[in-house]
Amino acid sequence: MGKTSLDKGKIKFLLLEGIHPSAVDVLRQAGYDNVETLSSALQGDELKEKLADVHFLGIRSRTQLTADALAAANKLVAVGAFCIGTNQIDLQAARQKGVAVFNAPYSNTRSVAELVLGELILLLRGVPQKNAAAHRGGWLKSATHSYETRGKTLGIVGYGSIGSQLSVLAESLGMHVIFYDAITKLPLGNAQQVGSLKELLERSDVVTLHVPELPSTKWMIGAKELAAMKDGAILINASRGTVVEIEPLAEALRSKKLLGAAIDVFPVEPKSNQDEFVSPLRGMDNVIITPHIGGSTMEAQANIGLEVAEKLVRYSDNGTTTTSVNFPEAALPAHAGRDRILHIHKNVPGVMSAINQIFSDAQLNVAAQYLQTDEAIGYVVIDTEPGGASKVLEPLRRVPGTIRARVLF
Ligand SMILES: NC(=O)C1=CN([C@@H]2O[C@H](COP(=O)(O)OP(=O)(O)OC[C@H]3O[C@@H](n4cnc5c(N)ncnc54)[C@H](O)[C@@H]3O)[C@@H](O)[C@H]2O)C=CC1
Ligand SMILES: O=C(O)CCC(=O)C(=O)O
Repeated sequence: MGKTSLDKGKIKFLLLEGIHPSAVDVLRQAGYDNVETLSSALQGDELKEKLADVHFLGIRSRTQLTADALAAANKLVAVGAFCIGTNQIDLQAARQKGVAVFNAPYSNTRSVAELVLGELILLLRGVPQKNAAAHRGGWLKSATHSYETRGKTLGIVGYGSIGSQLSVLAESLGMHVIFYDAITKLPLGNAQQVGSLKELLERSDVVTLHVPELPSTKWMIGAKELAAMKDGAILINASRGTVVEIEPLAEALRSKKLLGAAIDVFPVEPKSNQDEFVSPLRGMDNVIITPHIGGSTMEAQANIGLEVAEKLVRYSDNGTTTTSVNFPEAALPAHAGRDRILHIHKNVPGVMSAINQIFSDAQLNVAAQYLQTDEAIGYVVIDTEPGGASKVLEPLRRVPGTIRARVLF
């Protein structure tokens, strides 16, 4: 009986952007030794060339996995986004190619919330400008525009994992928390949901943004929204660079409409630590600028490495897609003593009957079958007798509508 699955040693993993070594440890322990790691992101043709023989790809936020890049990745089985955001990946194109995408939705939540909390305390005290002046030999000892957090109103836009965790931390400082979200959310502690972004902007001393990059959040904060904020308020953005228009923000800071800002994410970010950071905010003492490090703590990165690598191993070892962000979710039992075949297809009528007919024609018993679908694709996993996969794999690949069929190791 011919062997139809790829040996683990031949399954190639490429991990970009300095993903934490905890990921490699997980992969090696699971028997995957063919792992290449790079400390930087790849772009354009360089990325496409590398992707040609890769089965599993790991990235963070810098690598743009466009439809064009995915078109060059003919062996790609799954992508691990070792972060929360997946806006850098064309999720639809990946799905249509049968490539499952996984992320780490919670591992750096606390890190972002803590950074924002620290920044709002420093900004309310005017520390960034006092610190900058002192480095130049100045001495700004003054209480003017210096405030405690206690009793101030924190406005959180996007009350998801990060926003709600920040809410709890801020209340412990005695802040009054209000939030705006696209959907109704359970308020934690004494926080209150408000009905509009405008109301939140008008009432908050500090506004902080924790929404994903979506068409509905693009340039959510521009000149009109900045004008609606309280005089002397503070803006913090550690979500995505497309949420805030930078030129109007710079103007609001220059005119002293805003007391200060902390910005971690930018519409255009340097591709590597060697590239120059260009922004109208450069040189403004009342702005804390950080290089997209909201989630960059040792704890978060180690946890993300484990979490995402484990998801990739589970998918590779037994086909489980639970928590995938673009794929039908299937939680599968072990398949010891059986051949397991994965068939990913367009969700059109007739595919399942064609698949079952192939097993019937080959006189192969189906030991177990699991099917999950979404509006675009179907994901069926079939267990059969040892050696059975080689009898049906090629006919399965010829079923009209098939995107990909393969046998697990
Ligand atoms: N700076 C950094 O290093 C990091 C940045 N992030 C960014 O933070 C974002 C938020 O992370 P989580 O809290 O984990 O996400 P989440 O998905 O748990 O929460 C997002 C919230 O935003 C709300 N939302 C979506 N569209 C909205 C709209 N148009 N108006 C108002 N609310 C809207 C959602 O309903 C949800 O409650 C991520 O998508 C990512 O882009 C995440 C981690 C690290
Ligand atoms: O650490 C990174 O590369 C990206 C962090 C981030 O923005 C995210 O998790 O969405």
